[in-house]
Amino acid sequence: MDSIAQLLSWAESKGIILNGITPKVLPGRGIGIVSTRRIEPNETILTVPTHLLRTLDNTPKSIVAALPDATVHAILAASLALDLAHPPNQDFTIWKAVFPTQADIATSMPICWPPPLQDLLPSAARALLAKQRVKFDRDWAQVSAADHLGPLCREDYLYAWLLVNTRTFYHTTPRTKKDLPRDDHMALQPVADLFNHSPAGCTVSFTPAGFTITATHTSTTTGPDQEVFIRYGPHSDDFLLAEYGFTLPRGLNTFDEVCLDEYLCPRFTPAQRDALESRGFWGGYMLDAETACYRTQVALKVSGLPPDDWADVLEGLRDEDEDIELVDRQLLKILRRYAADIEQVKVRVNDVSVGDVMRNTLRERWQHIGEMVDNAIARISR
Ligand SMILES: C[S@@+](CC[C@H](N)C(=O)[O-])C[C@H]1O[C@@H](n2cnc3c(N)ncnc32)[C@H](O)[C@@H]1O
Repeated sequence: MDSIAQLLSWAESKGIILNGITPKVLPGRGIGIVSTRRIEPNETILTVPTHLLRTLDNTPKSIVAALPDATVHAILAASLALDLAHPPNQDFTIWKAVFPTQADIATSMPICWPPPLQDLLPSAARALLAKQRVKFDRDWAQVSAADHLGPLCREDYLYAWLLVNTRTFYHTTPRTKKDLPRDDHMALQPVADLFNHSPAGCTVSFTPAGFTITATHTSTTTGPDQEVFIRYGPHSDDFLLAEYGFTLPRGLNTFDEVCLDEYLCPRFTPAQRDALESRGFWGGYMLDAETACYRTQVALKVSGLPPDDWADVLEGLRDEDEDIELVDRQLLKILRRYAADIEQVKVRVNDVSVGDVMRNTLRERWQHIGEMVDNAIARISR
């Protein structure tokens, strides 16, 4: 029996209910879930009972005790890494057989990429990666210093840590909801962890009995063998790349946006920066497929108007429509510089000596950013 067939027969024996769906190997996307028939809106297509979740509550006490100040992410990863090294039972062996390999994870996740390629990530992805690295380093420092945990090397721990990063679901119990910070509300679960992401995907919910995945109007299928997705969240492609190691094909990510901070922030005088910061308008200047966000428009007015006038913008004393042309002129300047830089970055990405998969992922991200910027330039210049 192959690993998917084994998982299915195990799932059935444990009370997991797959309704109109089955896992399948999908080229370029690992394993995903496809329909076995037409799926209608509001159908519950998967049920996973709570006793099959891996949570803080059912992590072996010895591991939790060895990591007293660690995050749930750190603890689940330690427990997973130890089990991967020495599978404790047949249930785990069946589940682990459908995980992406260590090599798959190392290729897809930017935290594992060589630094010259990481340096060429878009600024938003680079910022997320920097935070992720801080979290991982803190977790690894605790795990590697813990007594009585068993031998673990950094590479194996990173693999388990990234499996947790990419495969956990938001989950709480009355106790964890009360006692733990939001970032610690996580659980691993078999089968559900095989759903790939789409912004229009099915919804995920849980009760004390377990998790259910329900089709929405946008995640139905018209027949068998169509991929069925869940929605991980309202994420941009930079977020998906840094946190999950993939980006969506052109035009599919309705939540995609690009960050303009690198181009806008250096334009402000210290007085403007202070004023923007004190009113909560510093940084986070985003462009999506439709428009530049409100923060960007405020910032562009501040950078382009004389002092008395920009102060009025921040006080809310200036007519919103008065500076539309100025905003467009300023934005156009920034976007043209960005577009020229993107062409250069694409050349540099081509020149880094890495495997094709990593390079293509990053090249495609820059291609999509370039298209978003070019479309905005065309829209404004019309
Ligand atoms: C929860 S797992 C989903 C199952 C996964 N494909 C597997 O083989 O185990 C999340 C991972 O799946 C991949 N993934 C999810 N959605 C994707 C998509 N729309 N396109 C490509 N890869 C995707 C990414 O590697 C991500 O880190």
